[in-house]
Amino acid sequence: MQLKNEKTNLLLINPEEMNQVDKIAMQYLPVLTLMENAGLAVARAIMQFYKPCKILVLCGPGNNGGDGYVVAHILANEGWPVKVASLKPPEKGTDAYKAFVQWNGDKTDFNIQSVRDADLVVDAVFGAGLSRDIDDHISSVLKAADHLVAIDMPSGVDGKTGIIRGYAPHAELTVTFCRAKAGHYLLPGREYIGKLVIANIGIPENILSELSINTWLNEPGLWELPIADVEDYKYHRGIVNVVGGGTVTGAARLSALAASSCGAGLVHIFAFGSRDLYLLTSPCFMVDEGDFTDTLQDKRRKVWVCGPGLTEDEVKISLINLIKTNKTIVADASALTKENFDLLKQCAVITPHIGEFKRIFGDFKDCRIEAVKKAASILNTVVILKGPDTLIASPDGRVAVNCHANARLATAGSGDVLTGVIATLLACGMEVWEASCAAVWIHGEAAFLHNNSWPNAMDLIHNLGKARDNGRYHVEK
Ligand SMILES: NC(=O)C1=CN([C@@H]2O[C@H](COP(=O)(O)OP(=O)(O)OC[C@H]3O[C@@H](n4cnc5c(N)ncnc54)[C@H](OP(=O)(O)O)[C@@H]3O)[C@@H](O)[C@H]2O)[C@@H](O)CC1
Ligand SMILES: Nc1ncnc2c1ncn2[C@@H]1O[C@H](COP(=O)(O)OP(=O)(O)O)[C@@H](O)[C@H]1O
Ligand SMILES: [K+]
Repeated sequence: MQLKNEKTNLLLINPEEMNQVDKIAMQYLPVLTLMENAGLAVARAIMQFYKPCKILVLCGPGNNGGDGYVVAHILANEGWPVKVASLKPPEKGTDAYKAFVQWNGDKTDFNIQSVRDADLVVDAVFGAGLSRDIDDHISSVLKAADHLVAIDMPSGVDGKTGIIRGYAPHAELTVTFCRAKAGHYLLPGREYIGKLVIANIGIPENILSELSINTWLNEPGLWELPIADVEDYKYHRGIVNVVGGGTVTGAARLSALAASSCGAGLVHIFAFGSRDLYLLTSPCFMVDEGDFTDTLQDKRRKVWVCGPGLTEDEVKISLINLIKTNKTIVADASALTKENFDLLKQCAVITPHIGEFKRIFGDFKDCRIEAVKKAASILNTVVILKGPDTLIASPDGRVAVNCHANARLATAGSGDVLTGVIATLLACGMEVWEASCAAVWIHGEAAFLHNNSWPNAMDLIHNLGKARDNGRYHVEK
């Protein structure tokens, strides 16, 4: 299958997949050519962003080091003062070795003093082949750099998980190849990357569509938002229903207000109590009370938010009945317990933060992408693991990493707002994973629209309409 270009640009590759890509690419191009292209891309980026200065290239024993020798060669040919420090020479017969023997310029020791003598350090120690924590000697040398450009990854950042293996330097610029890796965007790795340049080094694009790579950066292009159509009517735009708790009402009201502000055709709240409060919240809301099961008979009222502000009992009653009537459920907050595990299997989307995730699935080691993928597959439900780098996983294996968010979202009720956006996009007919991804992006965009202030959840809601439109115009621009 040939993917649309705008979408394949959002692919994130992990180091194992990159290995597969390399192996197939070798059928088209020798590794040494790829390495030369990689080194050229790094040298070009350095020449673009820095003035000529004293360069030290720190080279490791693998192909990342191989790229480093190429960079040294090119910059020296351009007249820059360049020294190379090898941690360990590459093994004879390897492509990195071929690059190593071509370097006949200045060599120096792999130590702190060499770093201090340089203006700019090129980190070509480890990239995709990082296999364990880096030791004290290597970390002390990297730590001495004031200005550092990383090849592929700052050494020590795990390309698959974004976890720091022992130590990693903070790069000002990272040049990676073919596509970004998940570790460039996952925290804490993202904090170490600096400016990210993704260079084309001649790997044929068809290789990417042949491999079933299924991790994506969450940006417009991954999904398409429905527009306000000439012939729209409220039922076409979609009905969002929120289960409203009888005592704690704020969370459900935020969810409903969010739906109303980002384009739902109609918003209903089923109130287990406090009906007047719900009615007073917005004249746009339809508020029902009475027999919940009767309310559920209306087939047009398909999409329901269940969890925000509900007591345990309210969750039980509503979730069971929503499932019985085959509703599309967005489950959050108090619905997210281990006890409800089997009920969650019948939901379309669940939106745990890390605490709720662990409450349902138990603790996990290292790779959050793997953990959230597994959770989605076990539940057969889209799982949105919320946080500063929210992950959105589909049971079919697709995962999106969202970086389009900032700490202005860290305000009470912000998660409730997200549920309303997801429900709105589901109600207008978007596919579940795409609706979830788009909603997470729109939620983040609402925060960016408040970049000079400190929004509370209501402020975020006011920006949702514009945020939703920005999710389209981004692509159309
Ligand atoms: N993808 C592409 O298209 C292209 C990719 N290219 C480049 O190739 C890079 C990947 O190269 P790579 O596979 O040789 O791995 P690399 O990162 O050099 O490290 C492996 C070596 O380091 C060692 N080692 C690991 N961790 C260690 C530690 N903590 N402490 C000490 N040692 C450690 C490890 O030892 P071992 O684990 O085997 O004991 C092995 O010797 C990639 O990042 C990109 O820059 C381009 O050249 C061409 C096109
Ligand atoms: N530092 C942060 N950077 C980006 N997004 C954040 C940050 N902190 C929280 N968020 C987002 O804000 C929302 C908080 O939701 P949640 O934890 O359920 O809070 P609440 O229950 O108060 O609504 C999530 O969507 C989360 O991804
Ligand atoms: K590196």
